[in-house]
Amino acid sequence: MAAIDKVKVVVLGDSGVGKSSLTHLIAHKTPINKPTWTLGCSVEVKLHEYEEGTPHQKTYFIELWDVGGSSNHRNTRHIFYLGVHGIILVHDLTNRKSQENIQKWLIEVFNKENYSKLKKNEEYDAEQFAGYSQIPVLVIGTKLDLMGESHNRILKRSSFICNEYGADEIFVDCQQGRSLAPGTSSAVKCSRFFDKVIKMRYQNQTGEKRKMYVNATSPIKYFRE
Ligand SMILES: Nc1nc2c(ncn2[C@@H]2O[C@H](COP(=O)(O)OP(=O)(O)OP(=O)(O)O)[C@@H](O)[C@H]2O)c(=O)[nH]1
Ligand SMILES: [Mg+2]
Repeated sequence: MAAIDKVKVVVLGDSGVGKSSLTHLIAHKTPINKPTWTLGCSVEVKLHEYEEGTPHQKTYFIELWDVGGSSNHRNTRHIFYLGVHGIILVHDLTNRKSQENIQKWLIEVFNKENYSKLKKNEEYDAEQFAGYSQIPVLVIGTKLDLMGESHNRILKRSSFICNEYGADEIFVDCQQGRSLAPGTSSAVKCSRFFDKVIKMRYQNQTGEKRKMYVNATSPIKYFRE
């Protein structure tokens, strides 16, 4: 039997935003009961059907590297960023700071070798990270259930990274299995993201390089209805 090819996706965001809850939901399609604070990193694996329903359909393993978000581990977690093929940036919809911080997570993973040397207000040009600029990014806002009446207003909200980097964004309640049920727009976007990660890794290694500017302090842009 042929071995199944795999890709590595890191799941990043501030501590408590719901990365472990989300990772469990993606991998097992059911909510986790009581997640505990992640120390270091925990890895879940899921099978993904690449381009399902087309003649190119093929099964791949997706490794989801759920990295603990505590700032205490900032100087040691760069080892988890080696050989990354895709990035999921997670923020908590009830915590605006966590959304602003997803830029810092992206800079950290792109600049894994010398993150500790980065200056606070420095502007970064993705051409410095030419190889990394081809890594697909998906942004996920969690705790949709806690949004209350502002729920409708966030539907058109889009983070800075999405606008600048062309990343897709979805909003989920990680405590509900139906949040990522097959056929929902969130599940479709997730599946498209995994397809893109696989495509970049195995089929499109000479693709066009995109330019990206990320400023660690630039404001998040909001689009409201
Ligand atoms: N209501 C609600 N609670 C959530 C949701 N997602 C996560 N939580 C809760 O938020 C808390 C933190 O979730 P975790 O998944 O452990 O967060 P984490 O990002 O993995 O945190 P670290 O491991 O410390 O980096 C837990 O009590 C979860 O049950 C959600 O969509 N809705
Ligand atoms: Mg965790």
